[in-house]
Amino acid sequence: MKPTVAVSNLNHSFGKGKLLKSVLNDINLDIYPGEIVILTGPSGSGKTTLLSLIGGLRSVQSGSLKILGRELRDISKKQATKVRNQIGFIFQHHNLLKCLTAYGNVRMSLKLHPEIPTWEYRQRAENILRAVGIADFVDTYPEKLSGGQQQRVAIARALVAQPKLVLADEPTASLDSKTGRDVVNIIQKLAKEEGCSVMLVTHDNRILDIADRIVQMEDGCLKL
Ligand SMILES: Nc1ncnc2c1ncn2[C@@H]1O[C@H](COP(=O)(O)OP(=O)(O)OP(=O)(O)O)[C@@H](O)[C@H]1O
Repeated sequence: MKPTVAVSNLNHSFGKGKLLKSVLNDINLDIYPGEIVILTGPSGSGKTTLLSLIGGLRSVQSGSLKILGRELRDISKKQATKVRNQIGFIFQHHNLLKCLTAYGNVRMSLKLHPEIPTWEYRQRAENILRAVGIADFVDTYPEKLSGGQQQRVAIARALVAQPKLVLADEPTASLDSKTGRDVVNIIQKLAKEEGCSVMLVTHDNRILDIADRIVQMEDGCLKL
């Protein structure tokens, strides 16, 4: 089986000259289809930097990083956008568009996929919003939803196009423990059903049990 994410000898630094700061040192990590990997570690250890590199949100400086078989190093901006469109992103702050309903927000993701016919949009959106437990709020605007419901819309948006990779950065940080648990259970269930790989960054020890593998980061290095 080919890994969804293949990271080898990856290094990353910020700044230049005397201000150069090395943030990731010789990272090696493979994530396979259907696998849920949780990345933990102290604040500032480099977790978000690694996640954003894997998501094609930053340029690879040195080493190799392959997503779905595609090397991201030296990739063009256009190609990087194509790779990003195949990834489902879930952030701590859901980043929903206030001017769009739950359906409108989910539809934004579908629009990135020309292979999905527009006549399927509504049905797909309704199905995924039902799967995350908010079938009754399809036409509701975010401001009328609770924090947990908004995060469910964000999860629906990330998963509606059935991505092979989901990247989640602190998805439960702004939620109470019951809602946080519900949210990760949904991510886990849908990941297993769709066979997609999930990489989740968290400080939340209460959700570590959903992981197939827990990876620790410290001072820019993965602890084995
Ligand atoms: N754009 C940037 N420019 C300069 N330094 C940065 C930048 N982004 C992150 N850093 C630095 O890189 C290091 C790693 O940051 P990163 O956000 O990846 O850590 P983290 O493990 O995700 O932390 P947290 O758990 O607090 O989110 C930190 O020292 C941070 O200050």
